[in-house]
Amino acid sequence: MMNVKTALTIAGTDPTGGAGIQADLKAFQEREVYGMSVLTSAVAQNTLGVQSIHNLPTAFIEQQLKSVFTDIKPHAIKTGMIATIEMMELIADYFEQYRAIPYCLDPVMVATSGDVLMEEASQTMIKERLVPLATIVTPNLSETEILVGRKVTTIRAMEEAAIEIVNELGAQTAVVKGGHLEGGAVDVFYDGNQIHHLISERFDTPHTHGTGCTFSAVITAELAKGKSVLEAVKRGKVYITDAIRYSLKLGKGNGPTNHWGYRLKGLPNERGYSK
Ligand SMILES: Nc1ncnc2c1ncn2[C@@H]1O[C@H](COP(=O)(O)OP(=O)(O)O)[C@@H](O)[C@H]1O
Ligand SMILES: Cc1ncc(COP(=O)(O)OP(=O)(O)O)c(N)n1
Repeated sequence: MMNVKTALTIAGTDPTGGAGIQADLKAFQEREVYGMSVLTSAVAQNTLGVQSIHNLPTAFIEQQLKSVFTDIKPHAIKTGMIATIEMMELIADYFEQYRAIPYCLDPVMVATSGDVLMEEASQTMIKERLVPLATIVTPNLSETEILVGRKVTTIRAMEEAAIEIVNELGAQTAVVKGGHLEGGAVDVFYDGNQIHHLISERFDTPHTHGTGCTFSAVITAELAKGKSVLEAVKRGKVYITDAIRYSLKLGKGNGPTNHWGYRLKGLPNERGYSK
């Protein structure tokens, strides 16, 4: 009997391969999980930022979901860029039928470049419809601020926000990512019971395009394998740390993470991947 685990990402694209569906599929592959993808928006973007966005018709997104779910049912699902309220409603309605499948919600709202990836009205919808369905929500600091409606600039505030996302907004667990905070790279995880800090050194590199997508995709892959949410997040942190440690100086702007970085662990960085 085949024991291959499968994961589905529902997200937008990055033709330069650093973020969105492309990053998710690379991470699934590296974690030995069969990757599938449903496209929400075709995004013309690169390491310099977003040039243009083409949202797919909701009916076509629904058709893609049907193609997947009637054929290869995923063991875990991740959502990234969901640009409009209509898309969000469709996806929430769909997920309500599949509550047993672990679901990682990366509430992508604004790219690090500052480009808006979601309609403002969708921000309320994500809280009301998708967060309560999520096994884990993985916001960065600015997404966390939108979810909880206040500034989040300290570890203590990250803890309070993670607790609120679980206890009040209804997610099963949350990991608030501290990639944009000063000091070490500290993420705060809460599971309704305990707070855990995931801590790594901070790399002084501009090449961090796609870090959030990569981190949540690894979490999704590990959930597909049946790992606990905390174990999945710990593995995601190890993977993303090495993906940034050896990140790639590609393009004219902020280069992408290195998905084979974890395989170089402990080796001298003789190819000069990062910086
Ligand atoms: N310069 C860095 N050095 C080490 N880890 C980082 C760095 N920047 C981000 N991270 C880590 O990458 C992951 C993604 O975080 P973040 O950059 O906050 O997300 P996003 O890409 O969604 O803005 C987190 O685990 C965070 O701690
Ligand atoms: C299509 C698409 N989805 C998500 C993002 C955001 O990527 P993220 O990993 O949060 O990191 P940055 O690229 O913003 O640094 C994106 N750019 N495109």
